[in-house]
Amino acid sequence: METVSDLQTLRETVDELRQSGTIAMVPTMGALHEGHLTLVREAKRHADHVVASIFVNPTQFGPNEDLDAYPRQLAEDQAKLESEGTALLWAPDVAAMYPAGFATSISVSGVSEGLCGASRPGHFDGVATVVCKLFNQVRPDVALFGEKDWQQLAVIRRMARDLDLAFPLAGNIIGVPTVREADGLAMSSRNAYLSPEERASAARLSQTMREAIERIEAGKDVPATLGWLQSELVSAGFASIDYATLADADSLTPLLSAPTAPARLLVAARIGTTRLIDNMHVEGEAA
Ligand SMILES: Nc1ncnc2c1ncn2[C@@H]1O[C@H](COP(=O)(O)OP(=O)(O)OP(=O)(O)O)[C@@H](O)[C@H]1O
Ligand SMILES: CC(C)(CO)[C@@H](O)C(=O)[O-]
Ligand code: BAL
Repeated sequence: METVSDLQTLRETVDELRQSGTIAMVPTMGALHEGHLTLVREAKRHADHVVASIFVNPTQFGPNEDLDAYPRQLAEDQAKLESEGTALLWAPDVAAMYPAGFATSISVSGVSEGLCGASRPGHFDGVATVVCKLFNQVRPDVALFGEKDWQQLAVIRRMARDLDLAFPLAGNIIGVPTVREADGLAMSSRNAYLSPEERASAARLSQTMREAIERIEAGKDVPATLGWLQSELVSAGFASIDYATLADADSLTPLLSAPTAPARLLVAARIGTTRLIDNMHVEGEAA
């Protein structure tokens, strides 16, 4: 596997790869875990070559967020990608991605506005802009993203449709189900921030979400169930809840009563100083 960090070499190497088949892209911020490697394995099922990227994108972090603390472990990540058969790693530095004078931003309205968009102002502008650049740099046939970041996936799909981003293959932005630890915690690079005590409490996030979904699917009042979920999380040791929302799975419009179409329960909560997110499918009642 080759690692490249300048755009000219990237273009030349991708052009060579393209001569022998299709390309699937897996964008990441590194500190790779089994969730990322599942995206790579899935990518291989959709194209001949996998191009991964590692770029800790400063423009999607707020001023008081964890940009400096975010784990960076390029050598370990390279070994993991290589052992999964990745063809090429694109690992630009900040100056290569945002040369002096960079002045453009993509803002997706609607789906990016609530949930993480409300608690992390500007976050999805940063994500949309860098993902659009990554797509233009690599020009993949398909790209894969994790459902763990459900809202991010919705924002990227909206952007790709609205800007006519060209992908030759059908179903070209592929969502991959969340990979979890044995106790249900969604894998995330940020789990590395958790102390042993926090890690033990963090398991309650997905467990309590499952219990809340059972209640909603059994017909319990939605706002009361979301209130119950929040108080369970606080009792489990979560310091604050950014949101606990039942929403339409596609539009992400909040729902205050039992869904009639597939819905999503989405939660963002802080344990100590670490912000965790998770989301799960909620069955819609036949209307
Ligand atoms: N547990 C997971 N299961 C499936 N996909 C995942 C999982 N965790 C991350 N991904 C996906 O991997 C891609 C890269 O994500 P990223 O590098 O930000 O990792 P992360 O673990 O989500 O980190 P963070 O702690 O910043 O949320 C994204 O498409 C993301 O949705
Ligand atoms: C999609 C992404 C690589 C853009 O920086 C990032 O938000 C991530 O890792 O989920
Ligand atoms: N996995 C989403 C990237 C972020 O939290 O910034």
